[in-house]
Formats: sequence, C-alpha cells, structure tokens
Amino acid sequence: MDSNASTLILRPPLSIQNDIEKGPPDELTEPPVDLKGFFNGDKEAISLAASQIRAACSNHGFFQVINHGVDPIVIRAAHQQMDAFFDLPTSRKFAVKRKPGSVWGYSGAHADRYSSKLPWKETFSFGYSHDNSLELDVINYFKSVLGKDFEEAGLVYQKYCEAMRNLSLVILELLAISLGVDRSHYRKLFEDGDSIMRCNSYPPCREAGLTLGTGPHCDPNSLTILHQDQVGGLEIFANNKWQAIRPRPDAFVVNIGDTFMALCNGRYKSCLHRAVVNKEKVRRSLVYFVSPKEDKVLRPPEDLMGTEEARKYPDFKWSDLLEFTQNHYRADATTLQNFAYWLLSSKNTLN
Ligand SMILES: C=C1C[C@]23C[C@H]1CC[C@H]2[C@]1(C)CCC[C@@](C)(C(=O)O)[C@H]1[C@@H]3C(=O)O
Ligand SMILES: O=C(O)CCC(=O)C(=O)O
Ligand SMILES: [Fe+2]
Repeated sequence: MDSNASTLILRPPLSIQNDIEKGPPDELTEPPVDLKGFFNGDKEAISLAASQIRAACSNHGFFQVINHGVDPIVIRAAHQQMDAFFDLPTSRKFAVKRKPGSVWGYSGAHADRYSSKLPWKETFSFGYSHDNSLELDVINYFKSVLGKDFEEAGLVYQKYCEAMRNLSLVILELLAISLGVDRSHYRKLFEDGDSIMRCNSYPPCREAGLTLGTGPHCDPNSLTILHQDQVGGLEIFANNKWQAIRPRPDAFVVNIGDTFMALCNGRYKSCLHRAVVNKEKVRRSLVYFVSPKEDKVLRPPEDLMGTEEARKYPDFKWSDLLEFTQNHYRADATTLQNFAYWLLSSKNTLN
C-alpha cells in the first residue's frame, strides 16, 4: 500500500470503532476437526468429525481442520511467494491491477471499486480449475501477467490450489455426512468447479482501531479454506460476539459461504467474519474460495428437504452471484438475501 495511505484515516461506523478500540475479543475455543480418521476410514472418527462440523456449522459456520494431509512445504512455499509478490514495488503490482468486473489481479484497498469504508489491505487473486483449462492455468497466468521470474510462483500456486481442491472435496464429503445426505453429493457437484485463489496482505496501521483489514462479511462462494500467518487478526461473529481465531500453523480455517448455505437450505450458517489490523506487523493470509462450475443450477439435494419444507432461496448459478458481487453489490453480511431479491425481481422484469 502507498506510504501516503498510512495518513488515510478511516472513520468506521461508531459501533465498529468502539468495538475495535476496546482491544482484541476473547478467542473461540472450539477444538479443530481432526481429519486423520477420514483418511484411514475410521468410522468412529468420521462420525465424531461430522458431529463437530454439524454443531459448528449450525451455530456459526466456522471450524478448523488438522491432519489435513496438505504438505507443510507447499504451505510454506505459498506464503514465501505471497511475501515476494507483495514486497514488489507498487508499480509492478499496479501493472497487474484487477480489471473492472473481474476478481483476478491486484487491488490496493479496492480503491478502484469503492469510495468509502476502504479495506486496509492489498489483494492478489487468480482463478484455478482442476481440468487445467488453459484460461485458468495458474502457471500461464503468472508467466503472462508477472513475467518469467514468477514462473516458480505459478508452479507453487498450481500445487497449492491442487492441494486446496483435494482438501475441499474431503470437507464437502464430511459436510454431506454431517447433513445426512448422500456422502458423494457435494463432492460430485464441486469436482469440476473453478475456484478463486486470493492472497491477502494487511499492512500495519498507526490508527489500527479506526479501520478494518476486511469488514464484516459472509463469503458469497460455497466454502472458504484459509491459511493465516502467525500474526492474528481473523475474527468470527459467534455466540453473539466477535471472537478471535488464534492462528495455528498446522490448521486450515474453513468457513461456510453463502452458496453452501443455499445448497443446504439454510441448515448451516454462512460464517460472518472480519479481519482486524494492528499497529506493528503486516498480516498475510492465503484464501481459497471453493466454487462450483459457473453454469450449474444450484439447489439443495432432494434427500435433504423434508416433504413439507419450504425452499429458503431460489435456484441460481454461481456465475450470477459472482457477477452480482462484482458489478452490483458490495458483498457484506446480507449478500444472499439481496441477491435472491435482485434475481427474482430481474426475472420478473424479464418476463
Ligand atoms: C466472490 C468473491 C467476492 C470477494 C472475493 C470472493 C469471496 C469473498 C468476497 C469478499 C472478500 C467479501 C468482502 C468484500 C470484498 C469486496 C472484499 O473485501 O474483497 C469481497 C471480494 C470481492 O468482491 O472482491
Ligand atoms: O484474512 C483473513 O483472515 C480473512 C480474509 C477474508 O475473509 C476474505 O478474504 O474473504
Ligand atoms: Fe471472507
């Protein structure tokens, strides 16, 4: 972020200001979900994991996973490449700036998109598709936008995204088990999905209590798998208060997003969360936004819906919700409700 940005004093709404200036909230103390049993087919361990997930997702939509099978060397390399990118001169980062309407590329405080409540962060985002379709090939993207000296970074993130996809399919299977539906249902729905990888960098801020790294929001996508550095700053809204998530290098953070909330007809909550900043240190996070193929019609599975149960959300496609957040609505805590209204009213005007 430009040096003059530190003189940028943001005045968040009073409630947030008092809230943050009071200092860090207490920590969420729920134990992580241990995936070891899943990989060795231990039925008891799987049902324990499913019941932990059911309780957490019915309450606030957040849990952490350990013994996830992701190579720590790949995780470390992804953090190192993220540091290398954000330590580039501003001119190099601006050269790969996000284009209007696209999530991909670099953004500084989203200053190109919004004129108030700017997040105190830089982001770099790109697409990932398992079938390595050319336009979503991570290595080509890095080489084409950042040049040959970032080919190594492209290789690292290709591997990291493959690991995230594998982990997401395990989590989706456990979510199905926890919901009592066919355990392969969500895995099949997502295995050909195209996801978004985002690197977040939150610079230190002299007035850390007057701003936010990312304001309160629910992720519009289906599932978010996040690995944070050891600085701390992620908070989720649970048990009627903001609760800090202590960083664990061996764990991934998992959030239920809006799209999965619709895919389970509201059984599980889309996690309300935010990122606060501090006065001393930059904080960085790797975020993988799991999404289904853009053109799939999304609705809850038949074996989830009670015979008399009303649908809470209309059928929709991820392409429509993504477009809504990029061109019509700044994602926040009530994106899905506003999207449903927008979708239905635009269909009515079309008929
Ligand atoms: C589909 C997306 C939009 C955002 C990136 C992904 C999933 C999370 C969304 C976001 C982070 C929610 C908070 C607001 C936002 C504008 C941001 O701070 O970056 C959102 C992302 C975006 O629209 O770029
Ligand atoms: O960096 C974090 O801890 C949270 C990031 C986040 O919520 C997001 O990018 O959607
Ligand atoms: Fe988020």
